[in-house]
Amino acid sequence: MKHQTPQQAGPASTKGLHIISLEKRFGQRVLWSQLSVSIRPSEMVAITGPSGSGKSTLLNCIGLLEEPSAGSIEVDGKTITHMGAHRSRLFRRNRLGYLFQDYALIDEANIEDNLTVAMQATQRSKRKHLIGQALERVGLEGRQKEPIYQLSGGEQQRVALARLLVKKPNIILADEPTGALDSANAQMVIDSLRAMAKTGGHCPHRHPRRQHCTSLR
Ligand SMILES: Nc1ncnc2c1ncn2[C@@H]1O[C@H](COP(=O)(O)OP(=O)(O)OP(=O)(O)O)[C@@H](O)[C@H]1O
Repeated sequence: MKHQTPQQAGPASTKGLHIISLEKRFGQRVLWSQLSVSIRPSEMVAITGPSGSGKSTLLNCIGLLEEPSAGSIEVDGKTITHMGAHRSRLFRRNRLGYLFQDYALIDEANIEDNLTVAMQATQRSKRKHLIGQALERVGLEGRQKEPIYQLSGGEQQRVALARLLVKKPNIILADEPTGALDSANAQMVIDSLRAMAKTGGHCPHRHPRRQHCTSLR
């Protein structure tokens, strides 16, 4: 396994997301080991590698959806690995945003309700306006009341992007975020991720049009 660090892994006390000597095993199989990467605020980093090399698993470890076998991950100087269920849940809710292949939307609920779920920290009186703005940004203006199950795959992906726009998480994890989209919409997603990274946050994701690259194998 080889990897490049966008910025060489520095002292873990600095701002940003620091992956330090991370290892993941499934039984005897070592997926990757001694993986160290530092992502500074506003950076957007692409993780590349062959099928099965562990890209999604790495994103899951950063997203606290699974535990690494060794090593640690720090955000702004604080260790987030092995935090326990309650603190992991708070971290996921308050700091992380996901853009994953299955969109993770509530099928039976409408677009507005799906976005509202991500806005617990936003004043109620501001929610409708922010939702309108986000839907305009992703080309779904005026469609607040449509249920998710009626939308195409690409439209659902854009709702997932709008959910990030209203949540404004510190860290966005994107797993093949443009897989279901045509080239114009794929560009819109990448531009939006870039803009979000620029205005605050770190963004490790899987996409070939990258600013920086971390390669697994
Ligand atoms: N819970 C698990 N138990 C055992 N093996 C697993 C588990 N989760 C993932 N793996 C294995 O780890 C390897 C890496 O999977 P992962 O999905 O991270 O790869 P990937 O690089 O994202 O692949 P792709 O590009 O094909 O999506 C795969 O061989 C997969 O079968």
